[in-house]
Amino acid sequence: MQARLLLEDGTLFTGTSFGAEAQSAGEVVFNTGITGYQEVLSDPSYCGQIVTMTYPLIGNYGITRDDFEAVRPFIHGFVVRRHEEVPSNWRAEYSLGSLLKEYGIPGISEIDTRMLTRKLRHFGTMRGLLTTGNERIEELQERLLGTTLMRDQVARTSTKSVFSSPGDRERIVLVDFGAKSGILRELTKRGCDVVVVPHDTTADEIRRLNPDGIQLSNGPGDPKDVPYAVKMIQDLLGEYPIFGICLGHQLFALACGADTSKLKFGHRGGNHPVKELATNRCFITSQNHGYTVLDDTIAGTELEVTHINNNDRTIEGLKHAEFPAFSVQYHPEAAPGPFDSSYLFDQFLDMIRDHKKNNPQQPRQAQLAQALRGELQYAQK
Ligand SMILES: NC(=O)CC[C@H](N)C(=O)O
Repeated sequence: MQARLLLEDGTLFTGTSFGAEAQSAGEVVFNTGITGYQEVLSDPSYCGQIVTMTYPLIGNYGITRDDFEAVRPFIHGFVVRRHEEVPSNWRAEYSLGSLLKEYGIPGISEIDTRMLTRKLRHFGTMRGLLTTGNERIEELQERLLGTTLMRDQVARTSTKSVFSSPGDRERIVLVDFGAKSGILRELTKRGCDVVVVPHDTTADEIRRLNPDGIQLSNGPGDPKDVPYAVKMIQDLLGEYPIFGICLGHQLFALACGADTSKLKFGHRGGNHPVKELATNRCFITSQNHGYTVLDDTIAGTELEVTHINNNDRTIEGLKHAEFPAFSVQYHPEAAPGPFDSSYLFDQFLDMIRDHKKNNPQQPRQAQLAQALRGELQYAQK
């Protein structure tokens, strides 16, 4: 079956359908990873986007649900040069095409993904419409012009209710803005008692959970679409150690008075070089973001830049000058790697231990903990 991808600049790609029979619109972005297509298509930060992989052979190791970054994919379309329908991998449960069909996501193969990527690099990311139907081109153009980019992706991808992943070490409240499961995995691996809360949880609700530290997750869309989260961070800054990842990093920056804006075509892939300014050391990082914290808005805030991108010099890491809080634009929980930056989770836990040592439990916190225990007993009766 034929599939077509129409871009905002009028370019029309005609290829072969390998996903669902559907029509879908979204921002077209490219990812340069050679492996990791399952993690890409299940990363909630791609919610509402049509993703093209620059590596030409995709689908060859199939789909293994254990590798997913979320319970379901949120992407709006998948674009590849060549899709391999018959996977060769003992872990594969089914093919990439079957997964897309299951979730109603269209896929297009057999198009020149190099040309598509060069266009996106040159003109910046664009809206696109992917269809397997045989609509007239004028109809597709009309439809594409009428589509607006989503603004509510965080609400769509975040957990709707609180859940916990028990552990016997530090209690971390993980604020889920569309979190990749890799973050939860890294925290539980270290024995943390993780409480995952929805994106719109207030500072007071978080205090009632009596956390030792707060992890701000990655997530889709523009950080300015979630102003309530900025307010929550401002309320908790200095009270608890905070570690922000990707969208969490951007929200932390906004909370401290810096600004963000959209990049021309973003950073998406598994090999972005990032320099740690304190050591002059380079880390290879996994990335997926379209927005960035603006360098010239850091002066006058209490933020310090800790990392920069070696390709385009944009900000990749921040820390607060006074309070125990830091963030990175990239993914220390990267899967399938690189694992260069997983030490950041250990750094967060060290920060929590130091904070606890220097701030023996506040009376209010102790009271809240008692209240919480009281509530739990009440619930058990
Ligand atoms: N992976 C993320 O958290 C992405 C952050 C934000 N949605 C961006 O595109 O910049």
